[in-house]
Amino acid sequence: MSTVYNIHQVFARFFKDEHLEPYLFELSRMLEEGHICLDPQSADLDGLKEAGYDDLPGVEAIASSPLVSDGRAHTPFILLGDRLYMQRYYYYESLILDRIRGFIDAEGGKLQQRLTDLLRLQPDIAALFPGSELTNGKVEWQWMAAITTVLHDFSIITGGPGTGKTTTVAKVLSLLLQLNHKLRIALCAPTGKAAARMAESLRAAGKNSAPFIREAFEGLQPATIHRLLGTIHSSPEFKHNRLQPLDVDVVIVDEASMIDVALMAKLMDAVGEETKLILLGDKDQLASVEAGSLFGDLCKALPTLNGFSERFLQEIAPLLPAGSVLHEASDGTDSPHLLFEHIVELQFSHRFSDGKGIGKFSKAILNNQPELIQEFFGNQDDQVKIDTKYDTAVFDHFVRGYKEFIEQPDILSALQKLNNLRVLCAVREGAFGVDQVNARIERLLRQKAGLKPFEPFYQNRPIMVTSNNSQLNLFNGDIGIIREDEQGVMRAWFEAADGSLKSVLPGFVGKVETAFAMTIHKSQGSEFKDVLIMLPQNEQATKMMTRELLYTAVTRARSQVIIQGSEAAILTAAAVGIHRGSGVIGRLRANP
Ligand SMILES: Nc1ncnc2c1ncn2[C@@H]1O[C@H](COP(=O)(O)OP(=O)(O)OP(=O)(O)O)[C@@H](O)[C@H]1O
Repeated sequence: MSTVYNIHQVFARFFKDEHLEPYLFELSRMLEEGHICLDPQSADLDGLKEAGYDDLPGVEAIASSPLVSDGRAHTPFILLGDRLYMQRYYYYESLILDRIRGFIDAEGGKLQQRLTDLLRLQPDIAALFPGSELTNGKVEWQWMAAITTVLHDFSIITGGPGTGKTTTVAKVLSLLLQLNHKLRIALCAPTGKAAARMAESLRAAGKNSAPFIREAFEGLQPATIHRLLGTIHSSPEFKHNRLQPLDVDVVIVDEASMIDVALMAKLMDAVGEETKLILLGDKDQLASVEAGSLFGDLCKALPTLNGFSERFLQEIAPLLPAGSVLHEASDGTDSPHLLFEHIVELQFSHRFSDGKGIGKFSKAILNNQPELIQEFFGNQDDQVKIDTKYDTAVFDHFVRGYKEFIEQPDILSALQKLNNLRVLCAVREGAFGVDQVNARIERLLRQKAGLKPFEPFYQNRPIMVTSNNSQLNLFNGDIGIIREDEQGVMRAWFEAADGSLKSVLPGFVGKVETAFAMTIHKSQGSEFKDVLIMLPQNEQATKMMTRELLYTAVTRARSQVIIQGSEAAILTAAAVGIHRGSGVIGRLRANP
C-alpha cells in the first residue's frame, strides 16, 4: 500500500468506526482529487480493495453512525441525500447557497425602483450599446448581461476569451456610477496578475467616458481576494466576514472559476446585504486547484443558460435603444430555479474567429469534435501549430524568444516582454514536465543569451511566487524577474497593480519557482502573446490530460499556440471532461 493510501487510512481510522471507515477513506481520497463530497454508491471498489477494505458495509452503515447527521446536528460528517461530506465542506457549500439565496431574495423588493432608475438612463444605455450593434446579434448577450447585472444583486457573467466580460462590466460600472457618483467598487481576482489585468482593461474602457467615470476607473484598486478580505497572520480566517462585511457597494470578481469552495464561501460571507456581487469567468476552464468546481457548477446548475421569462423581457424592453430588438433572448422560457435570469453567457468572441485559428480549435476541443481537431494536424492554420515530432528546432526557436526580455535593459519593459511568451506544461514531472523543461530552457539560454543559472537567484531568472505574502503584497501566481539594482544588489522585481515597478530582496519573497515554463494550472488567469504547450509523451501521463486542461492552455494564447504532443494525446484530452463531486447542482435543483 502506498504512503498516499496510508494518509487517507490514518484519517479514516482516527474516527474509530469500523463500518464508516472505508467510506471515510474514500471521502478523504476524493477530497484530495478536488471533489467536495462522496457519492457512496460510486465508491471505487478496486481502490478500496487495494487499501485493504475487502468488505464494504451497506450504505445504511453511514446514516446509522453517530458521527453522521443530515446537517442539523453538529457531527463531523454530513449525509445529505446520496452525498457524504466532511462537515467543513458541507458548511462551505451551504454558506454559498444561503448567501446566493439571500442576495436573490433581497433583490425582489428593489427591482421596480431599479427599473425606474434605469429608464432615466435610457440615453446612456443607448450610447453604450449603439442600436446597430444590438441588431447584429453579437452584442445582445452583453446588453442582457449589463442590464440584468445592474438590476440584480447577484450576477454571473461567463464567456470564453475575448467575449467581452470586462467590456460588459465597464458598461455596468458606468451605469452604476451614473446612478451613484460615489459608488464604492472592489475589484478582485484569485491572482494579483488577473486583478491587475482587469483594472487595466477597465481603465482603457473608461478613457472616453464622462470625467467622473474616467476618474472612478482610474482610481480602481485591484486586489487579490485574499488581500481584499484581509488576511490574518497564521489564520485561515479573514478580517472581513459576516460581522465585518466589506464596506463597498459592488464587488467584482474576475477569473471566478479559479476560486475553490472554501475561499468562495469566505468571500460571499464578507459581501454584505447591501452590496452587489458580480462573478466573471469562463465556465469551461479548469476548476480551482483546491477542492470544488464551484463556478462551473453554478453555471451548470441552470438547465439552460441565457433563458429569460416573457415577463422579464417585457419589463426591460423600454430600456432598448429605439428601433432595436433582442433576437435570441426572447424565447420566453420561465423557471423557478434560483439562478434563473442571473447567469448570462457571452457567446461571441471579439478576439478569435469561430471559423479558424485559436477560436475554432478551442471550440473543437470544448465540444470534443475530433474531425475539426484533425483539420489542425495538417498545420495549415496561422495561429495553431501542432508538432507531433517534438522537434528540437521548434522548441529552440520558441525559447530564443526569451532573449528579448533578457536583453531589455529597462526592468519594467523586460517584465512586459517576459509576458509575451510562455511554455506551458501539462505535468510537473518527467521529460516534458515543468521542472525538466525549465532546466532545458536554462541550458539553452546559457548558450544563446548568456544566462548564468549557477545560483538560486541569478540575473534574469523569471520567478513565479507560489505562496501569499500580504505584507509585501505578493501573491500566489505573481510573476517577477531577478535583476541587480543600481548598487549591484540582486532583487526580485514585479509589476505592481498600478503598473509601476516594485522590488524586494529575493530572500523575502517566500516560495518561488522558475517561470520560463509553468504548469497549465498555474497559467490560469494569465494571457500571453505566444504559447508553446508541451504534452507528456508517456501513456500514463497522457491519461491525465483533460478537455479543460487543453482548452485552458490553448486559450492562454492571444496570437499563436504551438503544441508539442501526439495527435492521440490531443484527441484523448478532448474526449475526457473533468467531473468533480459536489452537491451544488443537486441542491439547487431540489430546492429552487
Ligand atoms: N461589443 C463589442 N464590440 C467590439 N469590440 C468588443 C466588444 N466587446 C468586446 N470587444 C473587444 O474585444 C476584446 C476582448 O474584450 P474583453 O477584454 O472585454 O473580453 P473578456 O471576455 O473580458 O476577455 P478575457 O477572457 O481575456 O478576460 C477587447 O479588445 C474589446 O475591446
